[in-house]
Parts: sequence; structure tokens; C-alpha cells
Amino acid sequence: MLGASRRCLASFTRKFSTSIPATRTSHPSPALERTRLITNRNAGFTLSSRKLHNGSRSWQNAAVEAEYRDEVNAQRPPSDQSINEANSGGPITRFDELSSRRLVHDNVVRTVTEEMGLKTMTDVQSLTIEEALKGTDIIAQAKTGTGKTLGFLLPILQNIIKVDPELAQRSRYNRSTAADIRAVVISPTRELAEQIAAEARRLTRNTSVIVQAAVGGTQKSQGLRTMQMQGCHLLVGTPGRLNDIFSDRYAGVEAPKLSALVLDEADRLLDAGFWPEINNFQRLLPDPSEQPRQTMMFSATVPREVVDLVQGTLKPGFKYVKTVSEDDVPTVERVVQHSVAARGFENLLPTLLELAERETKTRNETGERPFKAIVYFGSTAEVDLASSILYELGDGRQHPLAPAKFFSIHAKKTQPQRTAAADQFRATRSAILFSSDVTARGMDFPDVTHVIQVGLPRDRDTYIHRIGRTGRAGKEGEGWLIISDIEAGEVRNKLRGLPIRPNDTLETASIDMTRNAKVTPSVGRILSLIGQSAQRVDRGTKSKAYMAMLGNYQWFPKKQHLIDAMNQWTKFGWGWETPPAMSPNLVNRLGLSRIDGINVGHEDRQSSFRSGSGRGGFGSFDAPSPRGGPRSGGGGYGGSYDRASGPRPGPFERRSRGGYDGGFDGGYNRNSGRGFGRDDNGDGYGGGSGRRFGQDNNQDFGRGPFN
Ligand SMILES: Nc1ncnc2c1ncn2[C@@H]1O[C@H](COP(=O)(O)OP(=O)(O)OP(=O)(O)O)[C@@H](O)[C@H]1O
Repeated sequence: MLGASRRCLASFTRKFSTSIPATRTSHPSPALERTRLITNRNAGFTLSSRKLHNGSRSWQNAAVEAEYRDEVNAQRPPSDQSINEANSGGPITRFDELSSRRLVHDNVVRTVTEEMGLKTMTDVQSLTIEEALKGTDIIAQAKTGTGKTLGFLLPILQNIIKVDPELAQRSRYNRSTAADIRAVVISPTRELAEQIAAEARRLTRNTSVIVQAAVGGTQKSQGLRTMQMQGCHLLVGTPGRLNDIFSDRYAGVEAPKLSALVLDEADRLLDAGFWPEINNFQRLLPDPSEQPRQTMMFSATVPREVVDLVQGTLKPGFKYVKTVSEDDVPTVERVVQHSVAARGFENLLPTLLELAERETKTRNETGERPFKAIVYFGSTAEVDLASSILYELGDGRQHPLAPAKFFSIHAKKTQPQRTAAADQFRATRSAILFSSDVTARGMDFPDVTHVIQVGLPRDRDTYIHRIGRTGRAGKEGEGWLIISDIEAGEVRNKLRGLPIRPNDTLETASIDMTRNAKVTPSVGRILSLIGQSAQRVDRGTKSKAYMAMLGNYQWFPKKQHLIDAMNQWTKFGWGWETPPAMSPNLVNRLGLSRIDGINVGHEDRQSSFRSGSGRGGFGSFDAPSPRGGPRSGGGGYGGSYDRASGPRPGPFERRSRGGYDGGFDGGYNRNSGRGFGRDDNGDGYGGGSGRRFGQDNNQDFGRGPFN
């Protein structure tokens, strides 16, 4: 954030004055209490540097606690009243009114109502579309999955058509060029940019408006050729690639008539990781004093500081639309949210399996929508480890989670792998997507029944956006947060006020794996399955996950406690007597030199060791083994067993094995090399505020936004 703040201060010290008439409040009703159109009349202040230099946590808290003095209720009437209101010029709540009031071309409205099947506007659409059609600048905050995308695409499209009416019809003759861009939408992630472009193409299919996407990880030259051949009116892209093509003087990409700029997931784009790119990109666009343009910013989370930050750059009269009131929970009510406190890190995956099995079974029995889950982890390495272990459960026999298909996405995969995984997950009825935060914002995967977060999300907004992948467009969903006991205090701190209910119905969460114990057969089976599967995953994948976790838990003050908990995980989760090695340099940098239990050395020199001892694994449990017959003591792994002396083919490279025809897909990129930190965009941009530790020995930690 620091980087952003400094630059922001330089760029946003302009004072401005704006006065906006209060929006009419008519027929208030309880349903309307939550919907607010906030008009900020805090004119003429200069940004406080101290405020902007705050860390993200205080950002979030400030946002939650912020009292907006100048807010005006613009509450939405109940539906039976709205039609009358619309006829008499009240707020528009149905898409067909856009046509009857001659606000949007019939052709476009028909596409929305007939082809997309949408009749009634959501709150945020009702409050933004009409304003945006007038060219007003907008900051909009609305809960996840409430149709913000259409809230900006529809007015952009109509405003393009207004300037060039011929574009309203589909024409065989395409006059557009790559130097004819009228609107740009910026998204923080490639997947989201592609999704927005796909929605824009659906919306424009009966017009001559051309939509293109420009995202990192794809061939720039190929994208440019398409743009040069087909032309472009509406460009959707990620910040790095947009900068790249606009600053390439030979690309022929220009926007002299640019009339709209949209920042989707605006708070993320204005965060430190992206701000330099956004700032730079704006400089490549026509000067707004010569070519007036509309700016719109949308997100489910818009901290007060972001509003303060950007309002100086918006046109006087801008609207701040907020459909989440301060005292409302920022997640949709239809998503029931549970938290499970697991005893240690070694309990996390067994708990995940128990939950996934239970939910799959229940849904099969009741005939509800099949289990379709996104499981979030804090880093790419954890995604790789968990997805490998869960996939390996199907080794030569019926997979316990069949018929679910498995996919995984993170920023270290190639873009074609990421796109394929997203597309296939979208199209699959029963599936599990293991993901880092690259899919946390904006992604609209249909029918996701569960969002499961393993480990503490980096902040409150990340939790909210992840949860927002379920319960979309009026559907039900469940959120599960599975954390280890050392995170419990921080969870209370970060996620205070959210409607998360403790849940103790998962038996494996509380099992003490450091001791021999009697467990129920079902628990014993799960522990054995995970233990055996962990043995089949190579050492490198595990070591990287360990390092990544160490990076993610840098916030944890009691280092000895942290290392003890992590070593307990490697010992009882994987059967390793010694944890992965860390270079002396790294140990120093992480402030661990006085901590017991660190394996100082070089992991690559240890990788040929056979890890695991005769004991190890999940202690010893009196439970039948999954292959029949009672298990004797001696550890869940059945002895020392490590197939990690050389890399084995990644599970994602195999489509199906044995009796499990679900198969893993989406590609498995082993060439991760550096960077085990968190990732959430992967636009190939190397800047940002992510702190990196341990660049030696291929050990790379911390929240590097571009890992
Ligand atoms: N008026 C509407 N009625 C019903 N469904 C709608 C409406 N508008 C959009 N949708 C659908 O709702 C889903 C979510 O929309 P969208 O992705 O735009 O949400 P969002 O608010 O941008 O979410 P996020 O905050 O996660 O980015 C999409 O499948 C979209 O087609």
C-alpha cells in the first residue's frame, strides 16, 4: 500500500467541489433499508498521507466503521410499486423499461431480456445503469454476485451506440480498427478479464460493436493481429498487458475517442500491487480535459480510503452508489458460513476430505444440486500440495469423492492451463477447484455449492470475495473456513462481525494425531487415506508448501510455537522426522535463528533422503485400514515410504486412473521454481509490494502479488 499511497498523493492532491442533488426517497420499505445511494459532498479536502499509509487491516476496519455523513437514502421500492414508479419516471427496475423510455437501443434490450433471460434489475443495476447512461462518473459497491458487470457494460455499450448509431445494428461491413477504442475495462485477473469480455460479447452480439480481450500470459502478437484485423470498440484487459500494448508504438492500438474507463474490482486495482500500472496506463490515454470520459469503479468492497483516494479524479457530480449499508453484513445472506477449528495443520486436509465426502454423499442422497466446490489456499504451493494429495486418493481404486472432477488454478500455471481449468470447471456439474486467490474476485462459476477456505485468508476483503463465488444470482451456497488452532485468535480479529458460525461436526478436525488413539472407523479411514496419499506426493511439492506456509504465517508473533506446529504437520502429516531444510541466510532473514526445530541446510541436497520413519504419519489408530483388515500400530503410513527421489508425473497430467474416471485436469505446472507466496493475479507484472524472502536456494516467500 505504501507505494500506492505515495504515488497517489502525488497524483490526487487536487481539490474539487461537487454538489449533487439528493436522490428522491420514495415509499421507504424495510426491503429498501439496505440500499443506499450515497452522494459524497465532502468537497474540497486534501488527502491525509497518514490515512493512506495505513496497513490493509486498518483500511478494512476503517471501511467497516466509516460513517458517511452525506449519505442520502435512495431506497428501492418493492416490485409492485416499482412499475408504477417507472411509468411516472421513478427508478428503473426492469430492463424493458430501458427500451420503453428510449434510454437503451431496442436491439440491446432485446438481447438482455430475450437472449440472456434477464427481466428485473438487481439493486446495483437499478441504481447505476440510469445514472451511467447520463455519463456520470460512478463508484459502486454491491455484494458479490449481484450483477455489477452488466451494471457497467450496458451503459458503456449504449453510450458507444449513442455516438455512432450505426453500430446498433449488426453489419456485414466492419469499419472498426484497433485505433478506434471507445471504452476500456480493467480487471485485476486474467480470468476475470476474459469472463467480462465473454459477457460483453454476449451483450453486443446483435450490434456491430467489437469486443476484444488483452490479458497477460497469452501471445501478444496474436492478440494484436486479431485486434488489427477485427478492430476494437470495447477492450477488456489486465493492467500489465494494457500498458504493454498501449505503449507499443508499433501496435497501432489507440483510443483517441475513448469515452469510458472502468475499473472492476477497483479496490484491488488501486492497491499497491497494481497502482503503478494503473497510473501509468492512465497516462497513455487521451487527456480527459480534451477527450471527456466517464470513469466507473465497481467492487464488493470499497474501503472509505479508496473513495477518498479517487474522488479527486472523478468528474464533479460523481455518484457513490452503495447497496450495502454499514450495519449490514457484506456477504449475501443466502450463504451460510461455518468455521472449523482444526487441532493442527496436519488436521486440515483430513477435515477437508471429511467435509467433501459428507457433502457429496448428502447431496447424492437428497438429489440437491451436486457438490461443486472451490477450495482456497493462501499460496500456489499449498494448492499444488493439497490438490495432489486429494487427487492421489484415487490411486487405483474408486475415488472417495467420485464423481467429482478435479481442477486447479494458480498463477504459476500457464495461461492456457488456467483458462482451460476455468472453462472446464464452469461446465462441470460436480467438481472441485483448488485455487489460489486468482479466482477469488469476480469469477462467475455457475452452481458452486461450497466455498471452502483452508487457512486464514490474508484479509477480510479476501474472505468476502472468496465467499462470493457461491450464492450468486439468487442461488444458495455454503461457506466453510477450516483453520488450525494457532490461527483462531487472528480469525476473530480479522473476520469480526461476519456471520460465521463455529461448527464442530467434523470429527477429524479435533483428533490429536501426535498420540495413539482410538478413533471411529470412519475417522481412521480418512486419516489412513490422506496419510497414504501424502506418501505418494513428491518431496519437492511438500517442501515448497512448507516454505510457502512459513511465508504466509510471518504475521504470527510466537515463532517457536509456529515452527513447532509446522514441524508437527510434517511429522504427523507426512511422516518426516526432519522438516524441509532452509538455508542459513533464509533462517536469519526470517528471524528464526534462535528457534529450535529448524533444519538448516539445503533442501535440494536432502531430497534424495528417504523421508518418513517406521512410525510417522497419523499416529496409530485402532481402525480398519481402507484395504480391509485391522491396522496394527506403527503409523498411518504403514512404514517408511517415499517415492520422491525424482519428480514423478504430476497428477494433473493424467486424466484418469483406476476406477476413478473423474480425472484431474487443468495442467500441473511443476516448474514453479521461485515464489511460493500468495498469488492473486498473475498478469506477469513484476512490481508491487510483495515482500520476498529467501531468494537463494529457490526459496521465495511472502505475499508477492505477482507470484
Ligand atoms: N438482473 C439480473 N437478474 C438475474 N441474474 C443476473 C442479473 N444480472 C446479472 N445476473 C447474473 O448474476 C451473476 C453474477 O453477476 P456478476 O458476475 O456481474 O456479479 P458481480 O456483482 O460482478 O459479482 P462479483 O462481486 O463477484 O464480481 C451472473 O451469472 C449474471 O449473469
